[in-house]
Amino acid sequence: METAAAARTAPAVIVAIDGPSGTGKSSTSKAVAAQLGLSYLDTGAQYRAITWWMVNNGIDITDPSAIAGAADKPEIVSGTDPSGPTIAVDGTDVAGPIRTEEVTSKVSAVSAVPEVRTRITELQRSIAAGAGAGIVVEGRDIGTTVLPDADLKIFLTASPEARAARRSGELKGADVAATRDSLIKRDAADSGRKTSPLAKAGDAVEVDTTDLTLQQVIECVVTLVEEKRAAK
Ligand SMILES: Nc1ncnc2c1ncn2[C@@H]1O[C@H](COP(=O)(O)OP(=O)(O)OP(=O)(O)O)[C@@H](O)[C@H]1O
Ligand SMILES: Nc1ccn([C@@H]2O[C@H](COP(=O)(O)O)[C@@H](O)[C@H]2O)c(=O)n1
Repeated sequence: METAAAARTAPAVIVAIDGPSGTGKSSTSKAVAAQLGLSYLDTGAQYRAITWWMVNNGIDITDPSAIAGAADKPEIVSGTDPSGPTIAVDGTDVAGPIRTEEVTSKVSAVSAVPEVRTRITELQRSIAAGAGAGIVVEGRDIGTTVLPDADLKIFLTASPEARAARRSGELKGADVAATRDSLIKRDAADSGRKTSPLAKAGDAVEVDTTDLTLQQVIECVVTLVEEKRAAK
């Protein structure tokens, strides 16, 4: 763990971590940010939050024009402390409700709407610009679209089997085959949309986490960030 004084004197660094579902983006990003004294932004939580709002406000999720018309209505606020990230919509803490199966099954349809992406991308850029010591931002299009000038871009991958096993463990024994199918379906929707799809940036470092422990992935990314900082 870096000391607070060291974190204050190190140059600010912007790290983009992208990849498919369940590859370890959130766990890795939070730990790296905490270890290096950086802020942390979970952009998936923001798309989940706007989806939660649409569902709760009776917006027809199958109608992209209805989603587009409502895209600027909810106020979404993200807290970026890696030891306790927060997400609120119109002043309500939605950290729990955005993780339901209903939101998970609808988020790809909402996040594919260009007006939603424009709104959330602006929010992400303003949060990154305000992070004094630097920030780790994780999602699907951070290295390609949101922060194309990031100091370091990482693209995490893992086999569908490994990702499903990790998620099933997290969901207390959920069926691995069903979990695998739903991960693959969401990745296909996120990769196949027209606007800012899930994709590896040309200059991203790909890390296959299938046979790595979480601790090994964290160490690998910390080393890459430290190398970038040293070169600044
Ligand atoms: N290298 C690893 N080895 C074993 N388990 C891991 C590894 N990386 C992450 N995990 C576990 O896998 C699960 C999914 O990780 P995490 O939520 O960080 O993935 P994610 O890429 O952010 O997923 P999503 O995009 O769906 O939010 C968590 O339970 C996490 O602890
Ligand atoms: N940069 C991003 C991040 C996320 N999404 C969409 O949100 C969904 C949920 O993401 P999680 O990381 O919380 O699983 C994801 O499936 C995408 O539809 C996005 O589009 N861009």
